[in-house]
Amino acid sequence: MDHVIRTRNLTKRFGHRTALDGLNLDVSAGIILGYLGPNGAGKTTTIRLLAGLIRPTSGSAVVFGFDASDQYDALQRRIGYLPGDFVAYPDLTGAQYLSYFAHLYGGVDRARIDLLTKRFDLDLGVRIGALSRGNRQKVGIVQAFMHDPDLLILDEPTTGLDPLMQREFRELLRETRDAGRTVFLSSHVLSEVEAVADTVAILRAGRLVTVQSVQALRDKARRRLDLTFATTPPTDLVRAVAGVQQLSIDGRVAHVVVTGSTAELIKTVAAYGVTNVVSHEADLEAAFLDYYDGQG
Ligand SMILES: Nc1ncnc2c1ncn2[C@@H]1O[C@H](COP(=O)(O)OP(=O)(O)OP(=O)(O)O)[C@@H](O)[C@H]1O
Repeated sequence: MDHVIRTRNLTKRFGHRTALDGLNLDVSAGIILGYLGPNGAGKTTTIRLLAGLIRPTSGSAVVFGFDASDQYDALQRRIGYLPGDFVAYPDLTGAQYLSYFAHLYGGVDRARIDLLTKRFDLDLGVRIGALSRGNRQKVGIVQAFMHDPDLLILDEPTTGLDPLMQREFRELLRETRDAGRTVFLSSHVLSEVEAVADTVAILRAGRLVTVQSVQALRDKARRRLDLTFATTPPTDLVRAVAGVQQLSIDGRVAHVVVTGSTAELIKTVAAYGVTNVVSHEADLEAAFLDYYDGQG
């Protein structure tokens, strides 16, 4: 499989502080990877290493076969980068700022800039310093996407965007992925990436905790089922089913917490006169927080 990003023992220390500790991560082409972790986990450090802005203390980050820290020129046009703290030159208008970058990229399709600015309802005639935070962020988004790069590296991209614009942005990410591009997207909130990401990588205290498809995370998540029986619920039988974590009885209703598939439970109880089944959404957030807390 083609890997757009491949890091090996990628490590970054700032003085005595280890911001990133031996990261081994492969990202294949054509996916949206959600890079998740609490504050200070090392997400921005990883992103800056991938974008070639800082050098690793040890280990390597290879992007499209090029070393990210040494072969920046070969990568510049193929990467769209949006920093977490996007600050542009305040005295330039959006148009001036973007044309400066378009020049650096060696030319950009003007129509694509127009399309993006229209889509995000952005006025490029205004001085960047006079724009609201969300509108400034939009300038950063246009800058990252305008040269149609093969890889987008986005650090908390929806910061400051209102819900409508967040939705528009997610749509843009999906289209980008569907066009075969790769997206590396950092966030500290699962719900933000869950809707778009194919895979999530979870980082904690500089270390990679897990890489999983969103589907696998969902499959492993806890689910609550309320089973109504025609007579007294067969508690021992329910308890014995694989994946059943909790059981409480309320008259003829059994409240069950299951991890993974609920198929076996349903099959088991079907023969015992179940009259109603209510399934609650998988608690993805809880599964995710387990990884955050170090219990996953
Ligand atoms: N330039 C720097 N000098 C010293 N320490 C740094 C520097 N950059 C990052 N760190 C430290 O490295 C650790 C990881 O920081 P990083 O910004 O990568 O985390 P993060 O996951 O992006 O966090 P957040 O969600 O808060 O943005 C933190 O402890 C941070 O204080």
